[in-house]
Amino acid sequence: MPEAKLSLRGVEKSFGANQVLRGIDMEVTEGEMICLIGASGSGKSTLLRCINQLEPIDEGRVLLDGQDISEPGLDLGPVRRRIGIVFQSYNLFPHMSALENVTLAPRRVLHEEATALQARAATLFARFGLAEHMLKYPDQLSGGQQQRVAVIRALAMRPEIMLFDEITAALDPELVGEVLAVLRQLREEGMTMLLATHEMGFARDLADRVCFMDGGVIVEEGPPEQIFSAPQVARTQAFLASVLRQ
Ligand SMILES: Nc1ncnc2c1ncn2[C@@H]1O[C@H](COP(=O)(O)OP(=O)(O)OP(=O)(O)O)[C@@H](O)[C@H]1O
Repeated sequence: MPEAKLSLRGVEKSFGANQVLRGIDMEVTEGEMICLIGASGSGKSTLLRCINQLEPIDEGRVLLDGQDISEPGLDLGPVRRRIGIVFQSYNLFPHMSALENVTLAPRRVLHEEATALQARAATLFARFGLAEHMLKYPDQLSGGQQQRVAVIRALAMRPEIMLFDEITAALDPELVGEVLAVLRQLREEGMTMLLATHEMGFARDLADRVCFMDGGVIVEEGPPEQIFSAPQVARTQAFLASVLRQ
């Protein structure tokens, strides 16, 4: 078995009296795409935020290439560069072009030389079908295009792992496909990814593994064909039925 890229060991997290994560164990291998599914409030977003240390955990450990990145007092800058995250709301700076949004952090944080950085960013825009929109401002772009720029902005930091938190949830249905296509492309390129998603078709078709969360624990975990089809997985089936009814 190859050593896990990312390991979660007994991760617990509470907000006040509300215990949101109740002992999460997970191993993520390099190049794997894992979909987290579960009802609203089951803890998917919190889990992603605990992985890249946007939230400190209360108990357990998060290991990246075997290093404990949840250790109190650790410099989190390098950790957050290695683990990118994209949220439902794209949060692009409105007064900057798409290109400027993408190059801001690498310029400031990685101190990359301007010409080389622009060229690298242009390659990213081209790779994800946005070459002709690079100089536009966010309000000149559709929601799907803005979300793809947000993904490119995260990729520009050269992360080793990408976390996606319901990144299609705010989009009009006709724009969801173009964002999912970006995820599909990243998977083909071998990016290690964890996605919280309600896109069941996408999870079924593309995930290497699906983790079904309920009440702050992973109650079912396995390849999508097992999670989505086994009639004996009653909790998952009940959840899927409720999602499909919505
Ligand atoms: N910063 C916070 N402060 C207090 N409570 C929080 C905070 N973030 C999350 N919670 C609580 O943690 C619980 C789990 O929320 P979380 O967003 O992780 O669930 P989720 O499964 O991602 O749901 P959704 O699908 O709606 O995004 C909820 O009860 C929520 O109110």
